Order: sequence, then C-alpha cells, then structure tokens
Amino acid sequence: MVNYKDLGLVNTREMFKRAINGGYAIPAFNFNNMEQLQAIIKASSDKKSPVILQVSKGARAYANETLLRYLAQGAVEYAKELGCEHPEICLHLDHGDSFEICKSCVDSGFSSVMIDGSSLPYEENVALTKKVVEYAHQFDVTVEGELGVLAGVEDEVVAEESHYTQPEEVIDFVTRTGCDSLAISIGTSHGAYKFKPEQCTRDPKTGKLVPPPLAFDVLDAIMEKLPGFPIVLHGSSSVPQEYVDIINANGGKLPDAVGIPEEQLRKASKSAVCKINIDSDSRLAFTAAVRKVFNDKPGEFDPRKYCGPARDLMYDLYCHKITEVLGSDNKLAE
Ligand SMILES: O=C(CO)COP(=O)(O)O
Ligand SMILES: O=C[C@H](O)COP(=O)(O)O
Ligand SMILES: [Zn+2]
Ligand SMILES: [Zn+2]
Repeated sequence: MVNYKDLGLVNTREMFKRAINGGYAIPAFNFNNMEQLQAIIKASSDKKSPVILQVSKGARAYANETLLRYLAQGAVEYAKELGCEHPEICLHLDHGDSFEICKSCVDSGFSSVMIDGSSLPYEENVALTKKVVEYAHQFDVTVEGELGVLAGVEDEVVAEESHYTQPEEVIDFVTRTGCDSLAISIGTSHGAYKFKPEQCTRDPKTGKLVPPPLAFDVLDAIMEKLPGFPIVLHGSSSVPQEYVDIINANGGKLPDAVGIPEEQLRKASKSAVCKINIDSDSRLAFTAAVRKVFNDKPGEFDPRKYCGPARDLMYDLYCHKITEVLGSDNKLAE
C-alpha cells in the first residue's frame, strides 16, 4: 500500500478549484513511454503548469504498470531537477473500467482515478462510481465519473454516434456518487478521425475538412445544473494538420484525419471545463518526427536519434497546448 502523498504527487481537488475560478483548464496528457513523460514534465515545468499524467489500461499493458508507476514517481524529482521547486503532478488512471483496477491504482500510489461506467445502464454506472468513490476518498484520491457516450471506440465499446450527456441526469449522478469531476459528451471523440467527412464541410481554399462545432448549449445546460463543478472533456486532440502533412509526406497514410479546432478548446477552457484530455496529438507528433528521420536518414539506426526528435516535437506540442490553448501556464500554487 503506497499513498500518493508520500510520492510528492497531488490529487485534482485544488488544481480544479483554481482552474474553474481562473478560467483555464489543466492538461491531462496520456503517456506510454519515457520520451512522452520527459516531454510532458519538461513542458509543464518550464511553463509552470500543473499537469495530469494519464495512464490508460492500454498503457499499463504496454509498458508494464509497475514500471510506469515508477516512471511517474521519478517525474516529481525530475521536475525539481528542471528547476520547478513545487511541481503539481497528478497521476491519474484513464478510463478505469472496474472497481478492482481503480482500487489497485489507489493502492499503488495514483492520486486520481477515472471510473468510466458510461457504457453501463444508468443505475449500474451510479452504483459502480459510488463504490469507487467510497474506496478512493478514504485515501483522499479524487474520482472522475462519466455520463454520456462519445462517438467512436471508447472503453472497448463502439458507438456509431455520440449520445450527449443529458443535463437532467447530472445532479442526480454527482450527488449520489460523490464523484469529484464529471466527464461529459458534447461532440468530442477519441482518436485522429473524430468526424466522418460527411459530417464536415470543406474549406474551399485548402480542401481541408471543417468539423461541426461542439454542443456548447449542452455544456451550458450542465453548468447551470452544477454551478462550479469540475467538468472534463475527453477526446480533445485537435489533430494538427502540420503533423498529418509531415506524416503523409513521409510515407504515412492518414487521409482526412480531423480533430477539435483549438479555438473551441480555448472557449471550453474558460468555462467549468477544467481538465482537457489529449493523447492523439502526442502520437501524431511522435510519428511525424520519427517518419521524417527515417525518410531523411535511411541509415539511422540509433533509437535516440529518432526518439529524441520525437521528444522535442512533443515538447513543443505540450508547451503550445499549455500556453496557447488551455491557459494553464504560470498557474502553480503559490
Ligand atoms: O480522451 C482521451 C484520453 O482519455 C484522449 O483523446 P484524444 O484521442 O482526442 O487525444
Ligand atoms: O481514451 C483513450 C486514450 O487515448 C488511451 O488510449 P489507449 O487505450 O490506446 O492507450
Ligand atoms: Zn467513456
Ligand atoms: Zn478518454
């Protein structure tokens, strides 16, 4: 049994309170390997931003959960070495799908967990989320619940289209479960293909797809029901076209990949949305950098020579998200 406080990590409670009051959002970046983690910690330290390190079930399986956890623990010391005296780093389980996985993360030093019962019937979602909250709160670990279904593949469930969170349900859900934050569905989705071409229009100049706007009316209705309550947006990669273009110009094939325009994420950050999840953009940056090295220097076979540039590009991406989109720079606690 390891408590996150002994590891120098923090839960999300204080960072969310400040984010709501300050009109910005905390970045929640997924990581699966050392280079991603280094880039996240360097960017958040350099920009003096609180940060949420997200570990998915897939990441636990890929990297070995014990190794990942130790990497994340090392992140606190690494941030200090980088000159960030009091880093605010939260280690969060992304899309936990059972009580057992959430408990195992709480017991091993995570400071926050998500229990995603959004694919279950409502009452089962309530019961499962409540059970996780009752366990996690004993150790001051914060819990994210989810209501509504994102389009695409989520939690191994495939949804043809999104089912927006129903504002009529949120008060009951939050009150009965006691969860600390709520992930909602207002039109975002996971991955690099968030919208089908037929849902979009085309920019006549560039020929690029322009996606439909997020359902800000649903967000507004939710915020009216839950004033001051922390809201989370999953599936918030913007799929930067510069990365897609580099990938496609260097042997890749990502036709019509499209994400959430950053302008909409900027707008959401100013509201009660205080956690924005970004994974795919980091994957795209990594892939773009590696493909370019492979194409430019076919003789290269030292992984440091292509993972290094990938790390640099992810660093730029994270800095950009923090300072230009979410506004979480210079927001560490006094
Ligand atoms: O929601 C996410 C992780 O939980 C990530 O979403 P993206 O696929 O848009 O990066
Ligand atoms: O929510 C999805 C995250 O992007 C994690 O994806 P993953 O399960 O492939 O690691
Ligand atoms: Zn979900
Ligand atoms: Zn997600």
